[in-house]
Formats: sequence, C-alpha cells, structure tokens
Amino acid sequence: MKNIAVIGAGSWGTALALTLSNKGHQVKICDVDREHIREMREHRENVKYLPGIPFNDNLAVVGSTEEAMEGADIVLFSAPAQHFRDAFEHAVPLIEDSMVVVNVAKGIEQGTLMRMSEIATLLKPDVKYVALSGPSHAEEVGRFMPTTVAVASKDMKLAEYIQDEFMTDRFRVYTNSDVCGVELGGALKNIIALGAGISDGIGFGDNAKAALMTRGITEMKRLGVSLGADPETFAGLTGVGDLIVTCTSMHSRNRRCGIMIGEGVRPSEATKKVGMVVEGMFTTVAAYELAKRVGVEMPITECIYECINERIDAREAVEILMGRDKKNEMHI
Ligand SMILES: NC(=O)c1ccc[n+]([C@@H]2O[C@H](COP(=O)([O-])OP(=O)(O)OC[C@H]3O[C@@H](n4cnc5c(N)ncnc54)[C@H](O)[C@@H]3O)[C@@H](O)[C@H]2O)c1
Ligand SMILES: O=P(O)(O)OC[C@H](O)CO
Repeated sequence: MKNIAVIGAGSWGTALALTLSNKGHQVKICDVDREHIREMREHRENVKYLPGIPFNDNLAVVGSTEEAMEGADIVLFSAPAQHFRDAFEHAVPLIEDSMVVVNVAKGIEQGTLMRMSEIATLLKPDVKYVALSGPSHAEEVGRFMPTTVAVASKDMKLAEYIQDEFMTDRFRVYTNSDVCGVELGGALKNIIALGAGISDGIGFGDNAKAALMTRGITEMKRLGVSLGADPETFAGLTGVGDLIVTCTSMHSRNRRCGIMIGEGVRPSEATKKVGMVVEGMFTTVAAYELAKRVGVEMPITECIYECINERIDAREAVEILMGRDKKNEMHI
C-alpha cells in the first residue's frame, strides 16, 4: 500500500481520496481553504463539495501541502486548472525523486495557453508526470459506482504503476501514451458541454445536442491534431467518452452552467450559482486564443466564446452555427 497526498479537496480530489483510501492506501488530503479543512476535520466528510459520504480512518485531513506530502509515494493534484501552477509551484521543493505526480485538473491555462503537463515540466523538468482523465463525475466515483478513466504518461512504466495503484473493481484504469490528446480531450469537452447545456436551456432537443457533440468532437480533434495529439485519442474515454458524460449528465457543472445561460441567466451569475469550478468558462477563452494562434477553425468554440462574453446571446449563436456555409462532413 502507498502513501498518497491529495492537493485540493474539491469534489474530485475527495472522490479520488475516498477511492484510494477504500483500496487500502494511506491518504492525506489538504486544501488552501482553511475553513473547508476545519469543516472536513470536524465532520469527517466533505460537507461543502461531496456531502453524505463518510471518510475512512486511513483518509487524513491535514492542514498543509507540506504535511500531506511528507513521506508520499504519489502526489495527486486536484485543484482547478487555473490554480494548478500555484499548487504545483508550492509543491516543487517538496517533490522527491521517488515521487510520482498525478494531475487530474482538466483545462488550459489562460494567458500562457499551456496544458498542465507543460506547466509541470517547465517548473520541474524531471517531474514523473501522469495525467488522469475520462468520464468520471465525482458524485458517482465517491459512491463507488462503476467508472473508467485513462492515465497518460510519456513513460509507460509510470502510467502502468498508477494504473496498478488506482484500479479497483469499481474504478477501471486504462493507460495511454498520448499526454497531449488526453489533456486536450478533458479540457475541450467542457466547452462543448457548456454548449449542450445552453441548447437544453433554450429548450432545444436531442437532435441539437447530438449535433453539438458530434461536430464538437470534430473541432476538438482538429485543434488536438494541430498540436500533436493522436486523432484516435479523441475516439476514446478521454475524448468522446468524457464528452458524452459531460454533455448529458445533470452532475455536470459545465452543462448546468450552460442550461442557466440558455435560460437567460448572465454567464457570470450562472457560474457563481454552480458553486464549484466551471472549467469550460476558462478553457473556452484559452482554446479560442489557441485556435487563433495555430490557425484552426473552431466554430462552436467561437460561438460559445462570444456567448459567455455577452457579445451575442444564445439564440444568435444558434443562428450563426446553423447559417454557416455548406460543408462536406468528412472534411476535417
Ligand atoms: N468534479 C468532478 O466530477 C471532476 C471529475 C473529473 C475532473 N475534474 C476536474 O478536477 C478539477 C477540480 O474540480 P473539482 O470539481 O474538484 O473543483 P471544486 O470546485 O469542487 O474544488 C476545487 C478545490 O480546489 C481547491 N484549491 C484551489 N486552489 C488550490 C491550491 N492552490 N492548492 C490546493 N487546493 C486548491 C479549492 O479550495 C477547492 O476546495 C477540475 O479541473 C475539474 O475539471 C472534476
Ligand atoms: O462536472 P463537470 O462538467 O466539471 O465535469 C466533470 C468531469 O470532467 C466529467 O468527467
């Protein structure tokens, strides 16, 4: 059994901490929010983000990254993508050669337009890095419902090590060597999930959502391939798999935010009402800029970008998308 530090006690960090402690690992979880830590210690559950699931005795709530990482074999980062740099930078002096870093945040950093593995490698060039992604809502993982994810690393031995340490009879872990594709799939699907939510919020039906998802994966793949990802990755768990769960589930923070926007709530207000991170709101801006930088066409992303910046409303976005020039479906 391993010692595992979890940095970030949101819904996802907590669900993974529960899974890993249930498997028998010694898990320590921490967070920057001191009041949240105090509350979790007192109640022995995550009252704020994942209520109703008691912590095992081998899941300790600790007050700092230093305490969490002391003696760790694996350090799992579960802060939102825009906070990954801060969380990782703080941990860098504490990362020992033997420690393996797993990142589960799904996003692209605003401003730098970097993926999480790029940030980690910049700050610690010899980092042993694994990305974990896939269709996995915390609300189900925390209740030990069957779930599949993929772990990606340039070093297959590291991915296999994490596969062995994380896999349970309810949490099935696949390996993948395409870090770029796995990270981009997890980040970009949140944009399309916002769109699917907007469509539902307006009152459109399943046809519209199927169109958004199918044309969405096409533009996700288009950007991914231009950045060096394997197109096949977008057909897997971290591409279409995660797209399906996020665009269709009421657990999805991105979809719920989109539904409110489609119903006419202002984007900033909708984001606040979700009460947890809505990664798509940040990733849309980063992906929009990244697509412009590399000269890739992403019409759905562009419309959602205009929509969340309140330059157009949701119905205008639909008119723009439906009124585009005719195309051959197979032209990527
Ligand atoms: N919630 C899910 O079902 C789910 C599933 C898969 C992936 N993810 C991804 O995991 C990431 C986290 O999502 P979440 O839903 O758990 O978010 P959340 O909003 O529930 O919680 C985020 C937590 O991170 C903490 N945090 C912020 N900055 C930190 C830092 N520098 N150091 C330590 N902790 C910090 C916050 O205080 C908060 O407790 C996102 O990128 C999300 O896309 C979420
Ligand atoms: O709830 P969401 O929309 O943040 O999505 C969470 C996960 O990424 C689903 O796999």
